[in-house]
Amino acid sequence: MMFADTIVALSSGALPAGVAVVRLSGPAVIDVVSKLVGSVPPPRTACYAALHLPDGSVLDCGLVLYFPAPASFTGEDCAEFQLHGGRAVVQALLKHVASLPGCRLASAGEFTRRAFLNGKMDLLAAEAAADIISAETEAQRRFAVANSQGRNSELYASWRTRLLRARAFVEAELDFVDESDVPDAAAQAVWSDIDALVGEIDRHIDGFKKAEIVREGFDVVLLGAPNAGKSSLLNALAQREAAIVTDEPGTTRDLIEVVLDIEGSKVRVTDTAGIRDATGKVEQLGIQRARERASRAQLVLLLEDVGLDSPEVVLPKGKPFLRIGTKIDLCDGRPPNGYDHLVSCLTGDGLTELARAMGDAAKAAEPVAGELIPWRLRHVELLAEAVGHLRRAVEGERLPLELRSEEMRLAANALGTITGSIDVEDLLDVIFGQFCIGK
Ligand SMILES: Nc1nc2c(c(=O)[nH]1)N(C=O)[C@@H](CNc1ccc(C(=O)N[C@@H](CCC(=O)O)C(=O)O)cc1)CN2
Ligand SMILES: Nc1nc2c(ncn2[C@@H]2O[C@H](COP(=O)(O)OP(=O)(O)OP(=O)(O)O)[C@@H](O)[C@H]2O)c(=O)[nH]1
Repeated sequence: MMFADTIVALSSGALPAGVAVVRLSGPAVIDVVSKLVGSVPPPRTACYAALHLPDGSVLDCGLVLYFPAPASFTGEDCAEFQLHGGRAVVQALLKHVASLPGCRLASAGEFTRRAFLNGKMDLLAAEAAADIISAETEAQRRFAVANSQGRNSELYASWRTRLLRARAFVEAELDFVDESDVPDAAAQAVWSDIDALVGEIDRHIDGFKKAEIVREGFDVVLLGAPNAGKSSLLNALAQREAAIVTDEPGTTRDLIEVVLDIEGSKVRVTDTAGIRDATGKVEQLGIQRARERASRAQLVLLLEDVGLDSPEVVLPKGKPFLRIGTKIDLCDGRPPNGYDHLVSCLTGDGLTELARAMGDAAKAAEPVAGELIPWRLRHVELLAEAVGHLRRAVEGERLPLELRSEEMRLAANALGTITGSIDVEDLLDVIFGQFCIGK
């Protein structure tokens, strides 16, 4: 696809900076570069040059690269200027280029959008690139880079091909029903394969939880009696005064959340109101919130002051938890039994080990290297849509074959929409590729 406009933008980060990268893409690139530099550098080679403005003055000196179409990021002619990262330098270049005929400032994501429209990458790759840029933890970076390698695209394409083949059988049965070219057994094999595919897609969808953990963080909730030391632990883990600490039981009423990076994993820790039979209305509401929040947690830390006989806090059934004995500095003599971890926020004892355990739990909940899971809600929604259509196709034994075939087509379209490759031409290709025309 050829775009008329040549687009220009600062592609590197906030200014001032050591170096700024200004990127251009579009048909006027050769023109713009030759005017500014006096010549066009050999393809894909960094050349040091002065950039001249039309009045003959030098804008700045820097590196210039030229990437001729189609072997460029966007598939169009592209160029890069790597200049001194000054605000006025970049401003002057952008202003000048945008004023040239056929040139304008790029809108958000426009280079990648062109790359997609020119077939340089599919939608999943474009989304993965955005995720690489927004990755803040090691786990997010690894996940985003893995997602940019195209293995999910291959998986969805393979499912789609399987579906289109199956549909070709069904269509053949429709067309040649009297000639009985397609034996019943073959048709039955189609339905059982689709049934198996539904199972595979469903299992794949289940993996989405892991993507959410990488993206949103592993969810840890601190629960315990008032004064157990929850807010103190939150602050110690966050290394800042995120929550108010007092010796008055019932200090924390609302949920207080901090986001940590523990050994490369994003971990969300929530402090809650101390659980007791409270009389005050605000505290009661806080306790209700605490219980509700804990029921959604991936891990609960159950805090107990080791010096006190605290009332038992009941957890939702099956909820993973660690028993944490707090204020271990107040305990003289033998350390108490029955705890997974003993900590003191006063001395810092046990905090590193506890943080490590939280990081390990987070890691265990993340996808392992090479595991294919859907990683955005958009993908899950389309996968679920595909499953919905396929269920109707498989279970609709009493439906006319045309409708069952149509459900299969819609399912294949939903899969194709994930990668952005849907194209009706494919179906024709598959059908005619498998059956001779004129038969
Ligand atoms: N200076 C610079 N660094 C960058 C980028 C960029 O645009 N400029 N990128 C921007 O996101 C990323 C790298 N992505 C890129 C992807 C494709 C091509 C490219 O030229 N592709 C051609 C040739 C491929 C080849 O030689 O193997 C092609 O696909 O035909 C360049 C960068 C990160 N680093
Ligand atoms: N000696 C000692 N005191 C601690 C420790 N951790 C917390 N405390 C004290 O225990 C009291 C209660 O601590 P908080 O962190 O507010 O307890 P909480 O569980 O958040 O309390 P609520 O908000 O009432 O639910 C405060 O006076 C803290 O200073 C500790 O490790 N050692």
